[in-house]
Amino acid sequence: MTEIVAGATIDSARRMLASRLSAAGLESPELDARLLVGHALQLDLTGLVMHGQRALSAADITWLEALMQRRLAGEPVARILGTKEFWGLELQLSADTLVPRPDTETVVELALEHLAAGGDLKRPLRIADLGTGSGAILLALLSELPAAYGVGTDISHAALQTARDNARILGLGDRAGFIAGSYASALSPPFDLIVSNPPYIPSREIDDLAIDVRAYDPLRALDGGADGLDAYRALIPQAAQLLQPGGTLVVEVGQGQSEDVAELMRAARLAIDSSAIKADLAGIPRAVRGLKKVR
Ligand SMILES: C[S@@+](CC[C@H](N)C(=O)[O-])C[C@H]1O[C@@H](n2cnc3c(N)ncnc32)[C@H](O)[C@@H]1O
Repeated sequence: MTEIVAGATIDSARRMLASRLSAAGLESPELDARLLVGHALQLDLTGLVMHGQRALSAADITWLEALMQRRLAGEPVARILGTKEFWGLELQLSADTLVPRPDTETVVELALEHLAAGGDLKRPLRIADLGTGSGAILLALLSELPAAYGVGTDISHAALQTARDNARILGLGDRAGFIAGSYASALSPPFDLIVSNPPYIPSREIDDLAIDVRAYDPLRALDGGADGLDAYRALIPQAAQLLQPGGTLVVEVGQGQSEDVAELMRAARLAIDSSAIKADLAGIPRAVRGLKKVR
């Protein structure tokens, strides 16, 4: 396989890396190559375009080849970079946080649609994010809701530290708190909005996941127990207690889980209305919303 040769320019190195990634069957070779070259040379997209004809130094080439070997071994680009963009926010990652997925933006959208319909976007809302990981969902919501306050929970202290760092770096630290505990067990009512993307992969399917998930995302962010629904059974009744009347719970679900999760919400006396289930960009039902009725 062609290695980057001495005298290669930024443009030619990008093309070479993309063709190697493509030959290895990776999904988005051009994007990956751009991100890896940009990371190695500390250049954003504009910088890469402006300096495309710059020759790489021997040190650049050694560094790029090392990053390339990690990618070819299955390590996700986000893990190599240590960051991932979510809802337009750049989030720091650690070994203890899931890499936030674009599908999870469906949860943010479904929550914001509900708040917008009620004219609540500017209200001083109280939000909780159960299993916050990098803080992705909570921080995305706080970035859209200027008067809201939020708390993220997780059982991983290391993930909570990353979420705290992200809140501070994004200038949202004054409106975000992070608490260790199992889902909502450490929280006190009332909340206007509770969100969660809990672990939902059935245990027996973990070994069959793609290597970039199985080997790099933390197991406790993935494993949802025998049928994948353990976390929902725990957190939905908790959330139903903590929401104030008129409040909303929005959760992410795995493929094929939306009806089961809607049923768990109904059992906790949360209402499922006609727009309660929202599909992701691939058309898969991805987020489910339950409303606490006003008595
Ligand atoms: C699928 S990840 C989601 C992370 C983040 N919310 C996101 O969407 O990128 C699930 C998160 O739940 C956390 N978790 C697992 N079990 C938990 C529990 N019993 N209580 C609170 N958090 C838990 C994991 O540590 C992980 O951070």
